[in-house]
Amino acid sequence: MGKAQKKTGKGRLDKYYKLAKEQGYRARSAFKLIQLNKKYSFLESARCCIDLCAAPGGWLQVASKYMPTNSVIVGVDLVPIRAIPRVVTFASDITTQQCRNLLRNELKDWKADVVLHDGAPNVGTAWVQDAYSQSELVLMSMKLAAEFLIKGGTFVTKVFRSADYNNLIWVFNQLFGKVEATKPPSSRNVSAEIFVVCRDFLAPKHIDPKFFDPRHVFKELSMSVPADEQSVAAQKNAQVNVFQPEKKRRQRSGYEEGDYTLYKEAGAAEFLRGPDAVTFLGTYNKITFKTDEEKEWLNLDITTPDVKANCDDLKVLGKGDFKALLKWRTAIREEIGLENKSKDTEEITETVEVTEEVDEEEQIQQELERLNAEASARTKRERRRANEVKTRTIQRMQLRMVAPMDIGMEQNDDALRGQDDIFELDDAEKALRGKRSGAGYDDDSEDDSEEEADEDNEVLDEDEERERKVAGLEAELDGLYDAYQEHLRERDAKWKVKEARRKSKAHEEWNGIGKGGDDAESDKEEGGYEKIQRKKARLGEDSSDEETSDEESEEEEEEADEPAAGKKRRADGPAESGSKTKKARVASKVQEPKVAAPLSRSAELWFKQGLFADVDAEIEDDDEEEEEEVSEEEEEVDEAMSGVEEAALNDEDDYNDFEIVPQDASDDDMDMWDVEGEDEDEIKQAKIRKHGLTTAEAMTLATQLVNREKTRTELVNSGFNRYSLNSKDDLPPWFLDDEEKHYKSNIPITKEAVDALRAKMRALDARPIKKVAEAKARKKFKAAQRLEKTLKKAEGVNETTDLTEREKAKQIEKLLAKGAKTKLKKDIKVVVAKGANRGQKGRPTGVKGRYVMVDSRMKKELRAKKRKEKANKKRKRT
Ligand SMILES: C[S@@+](CC[C@H](N)C(=O)[O-])C[C@H]1O[C@@H](n2cnc3c(N)ncnc32)[C@H](O)[C@@H]1O
Repeated sequence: MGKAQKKTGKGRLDKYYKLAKEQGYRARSAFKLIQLNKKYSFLESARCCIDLCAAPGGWLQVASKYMPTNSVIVGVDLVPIRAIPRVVTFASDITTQQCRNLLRNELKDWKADVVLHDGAPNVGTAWVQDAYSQSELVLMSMKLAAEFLIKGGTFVTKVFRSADYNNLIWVFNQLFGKVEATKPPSSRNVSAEIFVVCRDFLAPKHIDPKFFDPRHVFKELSMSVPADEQSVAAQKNAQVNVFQPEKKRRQRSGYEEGDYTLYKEAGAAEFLRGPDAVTFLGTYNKITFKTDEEKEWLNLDITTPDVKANCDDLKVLGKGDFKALLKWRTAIREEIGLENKSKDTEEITETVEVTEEVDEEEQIQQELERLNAEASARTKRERRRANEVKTRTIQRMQLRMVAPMDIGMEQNDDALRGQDDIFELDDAEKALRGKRSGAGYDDDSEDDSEEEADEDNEVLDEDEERERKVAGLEAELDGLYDAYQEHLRERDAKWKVKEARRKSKAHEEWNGIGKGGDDAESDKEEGGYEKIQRKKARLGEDSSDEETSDEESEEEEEEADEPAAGKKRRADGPAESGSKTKKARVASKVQEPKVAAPLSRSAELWFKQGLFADVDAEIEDDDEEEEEEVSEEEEEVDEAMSGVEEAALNDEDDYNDFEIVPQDASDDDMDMWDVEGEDEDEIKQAKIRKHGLTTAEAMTLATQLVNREKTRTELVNSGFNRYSLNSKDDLPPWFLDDEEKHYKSNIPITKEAVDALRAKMRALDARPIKKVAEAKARKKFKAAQRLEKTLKKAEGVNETTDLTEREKAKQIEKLLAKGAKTKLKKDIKVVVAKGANRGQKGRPTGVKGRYVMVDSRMKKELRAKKRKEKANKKRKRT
């Protein structure tokens, strides 16, 4: 069936149809006027407009919308027009005197600035439209325009491209200053209509009535193309219609003389018997089956429903459909022996016919080949582009340009190694679906049931395999996501500080060398890559590190086996971890004996036990010969560890002792409940008590509460919204993380709340900072001290008996003046060691008092020193 165009009833429902519906226009043609007006802007300045042939009123709606508010708009049509605000309408034939009188009555002395004409004869009764009648209608509308238009006015009319077209344009040119023909985008390409915008009406005092006489106009100015030329052009056009139906052609050469119909039907007999099938298909709209013979063909098996549908509307067919119709034609011709008959009687005609057929086939074949070549070129181009993108991505990742690319890197690594990459997840699923549907299809056949069963088993195996693969990939993805999150957090300074605090806390509350704890710690320390490698190893995918994976899988088995695993494992803790990592531990001790992390109190207690003391002592004694004696130490450590293991296994009390490692009970409790988010509310309350409200949302809510705009219950109730009761079960962590950021209700904020918050911030800004306040207080304190001292001295002077009152007063005055005086800092003069001062030893000439010599080198060195100090401080903090 035709795919080139959408077949929907009479009007192919295009975007303008939908737009018209959306915007409330009565006809899609409204957009033609909108587009014409956009190009020529005649409506905005018009005060009076006449729309001839205006039903159902699309153009009137546009005129009403674009013209000034108090302008006059009159619409005429054969059929009544539903009322439109600000528009006067009446039903009349525009070719009659009555219409002229009605217009005159309506407008009185007014002249129209714009006359519009979108008339089409017989519209609504049949598809067949007579171009000649259209031209006549145009001429009549122009006659009315000439009578009612103001000088300089605009006349817009629709004409069909036909032999009369040039004659009409000639007439327009006699009456208007500017005449332009245009086809707005909303006018369908298949339509022969064209719009002529005639501007700057000349308003001649006397117009020759011959200008409006159709017989005269179309006869005298006829410039028809020779008939044979026209038919050749039409034939060419028709053939192109079939070979390239997707290309829309305009009837540039107009229509054949005497053939103005746009819609053409022909019987199937003409198609089958005619010499030029291709031209036929490109010319007609429909193949009919009216005669008895044709009806018989319709009932033949080879006339499939597709063929029938194709015959119904040839204008919407694609190349494939035309090809099918040509094949059907050949088949029917063979069926009814038409080709043989012609061979017998008209050999020459047949020869021509066959050559033509071959040519048609060849042309179609060539066309198909061309399309195939184009398609493969396109695919190649796309593949190349995809490769380029991939390469670029890898480069970016290598340059560490984007953080999330770390994830992609792994995927690409796999891809580069030729292994399955992440994108196969999708493919795998697709393949799975494909297989399933394939299996379903096979089920239908009854003969090969055994084979099917085998196939099903195979499919099932493959399914399992794929599911495992998909699960593996998902696990890997999860690991990658965790690693990515870790990476992001590590880059976050705040997180670092938090993490450092948490770690120091964790050291203090160490609970022995538990296996789980060990793992958790190593999880934190290792990067994403190690994590993935381990996961891979667990999934048995990584063959590179067999030993590790074997070891770990053994451990996992052990974990799974033991029923009293929990208890035992804790008891085994130190021994197990010792046996697992003893070599590594000894090695690390050998390599970095002095940089071991400081132990927490409880850890110290544990390691103070005799057996560790022995081991440590030995290790310390042999400090210099460590590297050579690693194996010996290993043995000793092994022994010590096995001792611990035995002791822990055999002696339940020991196990209990181990459990009750001295811990501060209150601390323990607190930590146990200090889960993230658990006491969030309290923290928030404390923060609010300390700093007050700091967000506009909170401030808004508080103001609402205070002003009694909202009750407490209302506030609580509004907390239960669609964001609050979402089930988070079985949702992947990345999704939840994302939801946390974006899936929350927006609490409205008020201007007043924002202003209040700003005022608060300003007040905070205005407050002196702590250091300044301290300095001021220091200054005050020192002044008070000085005053006290001076007063004491003054008292002493007062009590002296050998001085006269006058002398006493003088001395006290002096003391007070001295006490009130603040010590001025002595000025240190900075002397730059350049020019005459370069290389100067001793005091530079002309400088009195304290001085300091500086030079550019010193400046740089000082700066470098400060920089270093700053960096060191930072490093220490982290
Ligand atoms: C394509 S429609 C016009 C659509 C209109 N511009 C709109 O946007 O709604 C053509 C109209 O011309 C009208 N018509 C055809 N011959 C006419 C005549 N002699 N006098 C008046 N109207 C005529 C038809 O009744 C038809 O409604």
